[in-house]
Amino acid sequence: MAHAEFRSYQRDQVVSFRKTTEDFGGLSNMAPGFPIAMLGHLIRTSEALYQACRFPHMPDVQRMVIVETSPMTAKMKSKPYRKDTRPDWEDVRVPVMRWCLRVKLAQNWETFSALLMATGDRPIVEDSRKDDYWGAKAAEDDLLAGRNVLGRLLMELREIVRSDPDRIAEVLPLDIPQFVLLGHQIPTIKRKMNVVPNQAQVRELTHSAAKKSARKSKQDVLL
Ligand SMILES: Nc1c(N[C@@H]2O[C@H](COP(=O)(O)O)[C@@H](O)[C@H]2O)[nH]c(=O)[nH]c1=O
Repeated sequence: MAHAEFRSYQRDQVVSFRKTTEDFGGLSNMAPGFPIAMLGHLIRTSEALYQACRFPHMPDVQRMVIVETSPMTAKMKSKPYRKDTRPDWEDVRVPVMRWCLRVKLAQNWETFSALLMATGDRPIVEDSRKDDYWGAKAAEDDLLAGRNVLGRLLMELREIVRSDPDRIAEVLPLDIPQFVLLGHQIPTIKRKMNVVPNQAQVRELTHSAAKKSARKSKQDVLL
């Protein structure tokens, strides 16, 4: 999969997604509405979980990534630290992404499995402006061209949901060195129905949303 071949997809024959607000936008790692609970922390998106996995040796950077409300902002804020990404990232990023998607599914079973099933048998493709590794880019003749590694992982997961859903009853941690979040070994994640945040997490979420909206209204005034 790490060396998935480059291929072209006929746009009208696939399930593609770009914006999280589209019908199949929930397939994007950026999509809200699929929260993940891990080691007592609420992580808002699979993107935040994935980006945090770059920095097992830098808990402060991991914290910054997982507390940020917007996954895009989290990714941008972590950009200056990218050079410090774990050195074996190229070797582990596909298994890490596969694991993140399984965790997203295990903790949002009803909604995410239903979304995967709703794609039927069509190829799943992330329609990306600039990334033809995880997704595919627009090409001539209404084609999407790329390695589409994220789409392939989603199709792999769809097949598991269809034929062997009990494989997602538990998601084991990856057997790689330093598979760590905020200084703690990542545990086995058990399937549960959609994550309901606990009281402390609700307070934390409400607090950071309120701070953000206060900041925004200040900015609005300044503008
Ligand atoms: N959709 C989308 C992106 N694509 C997503 O970025 C993730 C991998 O990021 P990287 O660590 O840079 O390889 C993966 O979840 C892929 O689907 N990246 C973006 O900067 N903007 C975007 O709108």
